[in-house]
Amino acid sequence: MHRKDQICHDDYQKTASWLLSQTQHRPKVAIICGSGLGMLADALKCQDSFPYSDIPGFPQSTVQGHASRLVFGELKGKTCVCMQGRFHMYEGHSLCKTTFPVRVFKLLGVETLIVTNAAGSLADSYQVGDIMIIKDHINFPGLAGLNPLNGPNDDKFGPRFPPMSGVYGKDLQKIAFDLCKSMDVSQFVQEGVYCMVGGPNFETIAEARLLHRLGVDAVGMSTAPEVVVATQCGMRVFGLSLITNKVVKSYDDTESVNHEAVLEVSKLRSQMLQTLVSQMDINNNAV
Ligand SMILES: O=P(O)(O)O[C@@H]1C[C@H](O)[C@@H](CO)O1
Ligand code: HPA
Repeated sequence: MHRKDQICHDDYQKTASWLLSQTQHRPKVAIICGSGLGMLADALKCQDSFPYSDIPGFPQSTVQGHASRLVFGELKGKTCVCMQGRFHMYEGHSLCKTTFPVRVFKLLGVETLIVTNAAGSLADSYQVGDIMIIKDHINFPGLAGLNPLNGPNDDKFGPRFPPMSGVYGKDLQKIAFDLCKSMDVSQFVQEGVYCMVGGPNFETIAEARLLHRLGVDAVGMSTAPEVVVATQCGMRVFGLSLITNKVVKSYDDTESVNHEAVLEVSKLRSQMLQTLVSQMDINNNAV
């Protein structure tokens, strides 16, 4: 018996089968574009693209800076599918809905998920415009019981209790670091812990201080649920945060953050991110 908001295997399969009937591309890599980072999809060659509103069963994105298109294409010899726009819990979607595409990607044959996001930095050494290679995450909603894996487990997608240690593959992180060196952009590249909060409000100063004490390097409102679902079904995961603002941690600081500023920084840095993602040799497994 399924709850009303529950999604069953057939629902994912229907969407996957529809997509497979509409495109010749058979992607092995999926990319989720964060706020203002949709132009990552522009690097794909031989594109087939579908507005989310045309895809049976697909949720709709309501956030400015998320174009709501699924783009298939070739990237450096790899077949990819790219989400120009993701779904956030704060939009009112259930977590099953926010992560719906990830399971559809699994059914399409995707093996590697690349997640990107815009995030605010807590780490003192980070600068606006830096790119953080995600080495781990803290899933605050997950710790509080808001988890996309809640409900009856579908064993076809993976185990009831999936381990989450080492989810961000070290091999892919090393490939990215080496690439940044060769692109001569290492000075903008950090490695750190991403924390998901529920949003949609930005953090209070007390919350920012708490996150800082916990060892969070960057905070955002997405990504962790997608990574949990991808990991459960056996995908390799690589994640990048673009630091769009410094989170205010001092009562003397008069600065404050807003979504427009986040999108502005995303625009400035999206080219570097696009080059990094498009040049990554995902198939190189050497550590
Ligand atoms: O989709 P992401 O995580 O990149 O979006 C971030 C978090 C909020 O949705 C928004 C705040 O500006 O950007
Ligand atoms: N906090 C939470 N989410 C964000 C931020 C932030 O400062 N910047 C971009 N997304």
